[in-house]
Amino acid sequence: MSFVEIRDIFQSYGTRPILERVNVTVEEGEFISIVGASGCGKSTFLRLLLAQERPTRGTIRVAGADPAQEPGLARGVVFQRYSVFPHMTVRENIIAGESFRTRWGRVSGAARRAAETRADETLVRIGLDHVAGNYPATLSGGMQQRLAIGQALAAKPRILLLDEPFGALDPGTRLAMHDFLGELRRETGMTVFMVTHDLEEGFKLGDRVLVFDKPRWDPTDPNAYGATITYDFDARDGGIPFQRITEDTHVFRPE
Ligand SMILES: Nc1ncnc2c1ncn2[C@@H]1O[C@H](COP(=O)(O)OP(=O)(O)OP(=O)(O)O)[C@@H](O)[C@H]1O
Repeated sequence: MSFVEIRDIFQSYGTRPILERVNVTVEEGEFISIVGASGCGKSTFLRLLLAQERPTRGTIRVAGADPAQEPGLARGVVFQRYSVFPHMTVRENIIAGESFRTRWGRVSGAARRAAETRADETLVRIGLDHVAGNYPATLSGGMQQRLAIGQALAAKPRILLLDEPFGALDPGTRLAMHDFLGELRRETGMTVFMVTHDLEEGFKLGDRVLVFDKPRWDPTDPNAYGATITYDFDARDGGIPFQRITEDTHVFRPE
């Protein structure tokens, strides 16, 4: 049995189908990148994985358990969006991320101090140690994004759901966050689902790249059919042979 088993998922809003017949299984520790046209249902798929929404039809099982009725930290699922608390400092936000699993009240004494030390290490890694005592509202958009990612990762979830987490970051910060995510993934063995519009990023970070698209298309009614997974690429080794072919044909090598 696979760690995540997604069987015959259909999702409609009213009469409009968004996803149809989505079937995929994922092993624990895999990094799944998700790409596809705007509006084809990628975020909807993440919300279903989180159990924030129930599918119209079909089942999603994690670790063999019955389909979840609501988002649950006990199942180790953390969604990075909306997770920053505005009334807490940057450092407190990271500690809160870690204590989602244990409940705030139970983190005290030596455990609290250990959590503070780990939070400070995380802040260095995401480059926010110099603003540890600031409130999120005083940070730039990119810094708030990094805080949200740091907080989600601090909880060391079994499954991490990321919806375009690096889209707003400048190229340098983006590369640093790629490394950070890679390190944490190696340390924790967590399973990651990441929606991205950047194909290169998807192949760089992912073990697999799932492409969502509409297999059926009615030109008179573009909303008549939903999307499904049309490709499931093996992206290990950076998507080779795909990238190797591109490099061989496009890289100019002077004699
Ligand atoms: N709660 C909802 N009720 C009705 N329609 C919805 C709801 N949520 C999403 N939709 C519609 O479902 C479609 C898929 O939305 P979704 O956000 O999942 O797409 P996406 O692939 O993530 O898009 P993008 O790449 O632009 O973020 C969109 O047309 C959206 O308007």
